[in-house]
Amino acid sequence: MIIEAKNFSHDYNGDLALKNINLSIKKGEFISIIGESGSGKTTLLSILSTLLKEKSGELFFENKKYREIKNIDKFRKDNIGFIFQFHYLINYLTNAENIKIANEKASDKEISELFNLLDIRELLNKFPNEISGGQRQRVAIARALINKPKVLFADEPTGNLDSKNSLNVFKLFQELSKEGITVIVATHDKSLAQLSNRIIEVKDGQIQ
Ligand SMILES: Nc1ncnc2c1ncn2[C@@H]1O[C@H](COP(=O)(O)OP(=O)(O)OP(=O)(O)O)[C@@H](O)[C@H]1O
Repeated sequence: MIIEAKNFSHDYNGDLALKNINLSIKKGEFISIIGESGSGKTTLLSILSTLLKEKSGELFFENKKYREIKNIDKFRKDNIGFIFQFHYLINYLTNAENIKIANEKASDKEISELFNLLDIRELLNKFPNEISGGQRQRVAIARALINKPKVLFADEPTGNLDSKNSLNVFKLFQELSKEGITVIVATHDKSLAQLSNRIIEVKDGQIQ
């Protein structure tokens, strides 16, 4: 297992947001987390990805307790990629430069190979505000992949995209998981979720 969660819960100022979550995630799995607004998807993703600390219970990343990770920034940089609904690209840097700031050691060759893989090679030297929303999200995915993460977390990555681009992003996730990257996506879209290996439904802070 790459991630194991044992009976963890989380509250915000006493209001329970997640209750007794047990979860085992295999390396290379592509998982969709679905549920209504406010059900706890973002909280679940944030805790699994170490952005938020659980209030009780225990989580393990490759059998190591989250609580025992000493340098959390290094841990994230070495293991985890993030994609959000908004791309957070910097408009006054080219797309290639946006990737460089995520990994200053990345060579031009590595960056162009990654853009080839994502089928956006013609976008390398363009600026984020010169390309479409779907293309921007692909550049954001490139930025998340440049550090070769073991797990890619995406929170509503297709929330701003039309159906064609949304489908393309999910197909890309399928390809990444086939290459051994674990992909965990929160989405409102039940039909896109069908493209993953496993759907986890969250309701009122509990896994159904
Ligand atoms: N920072 C916060 N402070 C207080 N309460 C919060 C905070 N973040 C989330 N909550 C509450 O925790 C619960 C779960 O929220 P969460 O954002 O995880 O749900 P979600 O399923 O991702 O919702 P959405 O689909 O609308 O993004 C909700 O009741 C929400 O109001």
